[in-house]
Amino acid sequence: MIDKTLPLVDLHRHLDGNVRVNTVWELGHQHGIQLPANSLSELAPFVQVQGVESNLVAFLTKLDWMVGVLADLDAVKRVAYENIEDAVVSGLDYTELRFSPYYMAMNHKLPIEGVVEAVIDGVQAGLNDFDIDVNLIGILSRTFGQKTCQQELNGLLAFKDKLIAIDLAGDELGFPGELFNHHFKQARDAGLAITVHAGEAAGASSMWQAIEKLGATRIGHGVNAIDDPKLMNYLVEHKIGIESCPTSNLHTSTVTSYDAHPFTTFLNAGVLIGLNTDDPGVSAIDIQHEYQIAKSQLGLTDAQISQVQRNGVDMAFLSASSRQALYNKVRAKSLK
Ligand SMILES: O=c1[nH]cnc2c1ncn2[C@@H]1O[C@H](CO)[C@@H](O)[C@H]1O
Ligand SMILES: [Zn+2]
Repeated sequence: MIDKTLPLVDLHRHLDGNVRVNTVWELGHQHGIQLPANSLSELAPFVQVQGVESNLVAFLTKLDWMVGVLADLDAVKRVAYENIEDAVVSGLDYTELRFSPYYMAMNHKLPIEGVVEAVIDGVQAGLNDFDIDVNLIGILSRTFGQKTCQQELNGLLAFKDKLIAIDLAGDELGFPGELFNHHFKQARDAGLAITVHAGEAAGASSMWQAIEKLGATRIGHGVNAIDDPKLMNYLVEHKIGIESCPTSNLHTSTVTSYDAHPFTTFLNAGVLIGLNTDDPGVSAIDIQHEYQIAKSQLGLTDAQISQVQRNGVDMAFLSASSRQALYNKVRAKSLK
């Protein structure tokens, strides 16, 4: 069903939302951190969604243990390395991994810049061992407010040459985008692309804000654009990429069922929409699962699946030449 002649990409994938249960367990024991469970199977429900959560903020607590065991920079490096391995195992040709260095640093008071560097090092170690193309996106975790996000941004900008974009994630309802206009001006001035989580917990107006004030050229989730025909037209006209993550949307109760997900409405309207995992570790899914869901639950045809794969490549934060190289590499591999 997945078109092997086209690249398989995942552009919306939180590195710190993809820590293996086993790794939480091992790091917890290694560092003498009191875990909430006495076995791996008892630990799983603390880091993975069981059924669905009542809202976004409830869902986000599942990531807390994943970062709660990051007791030193080696632990950060390990998690980054394992993310590369997981991406390869799930069959990805290209992925953009995003991470929030403050969120990863805060429990054990690690230096923010040190966390950014450790993520970069862990990813590089993974790239030395595995064949995949990866870029990194730095996240500002809005949930911790303006001042902390400025510190987080400073840590990220110290390594701006190793990043392709800045994102805003966390509690969209409690911390609206307008609190962060100044942060995103700095990110744009540093030459970074912008993607923003919007239209997930809040409505279409949050997406307008992200596009017009924060400078987003891609939107994470964007589900609630469906209520605003003018915005839908704008997305099509300006080729704003929608990083859709259907299972995450179900798990955060952004949609009540796969049936209720507007994915095909976006696709049929001509929106540049792609398929992504969001927090594979929390949702206990991989990209293959999302494509299966797209076919069996969202009702995409094989031609639409191919279109979605192309959309992903076309909205990736890649130069024209790297984009073409990715298409060529996968095509050549498929013909072997
Ligand atoms: O689906 C999501 N919506 C909004 N924010 C998210 C989602 N998943 C994770 N994070 C947020 O991203 C940062 C870690 O990378 C954290 O701020 C986490 O709460
Ligand atoms: Zn996300």
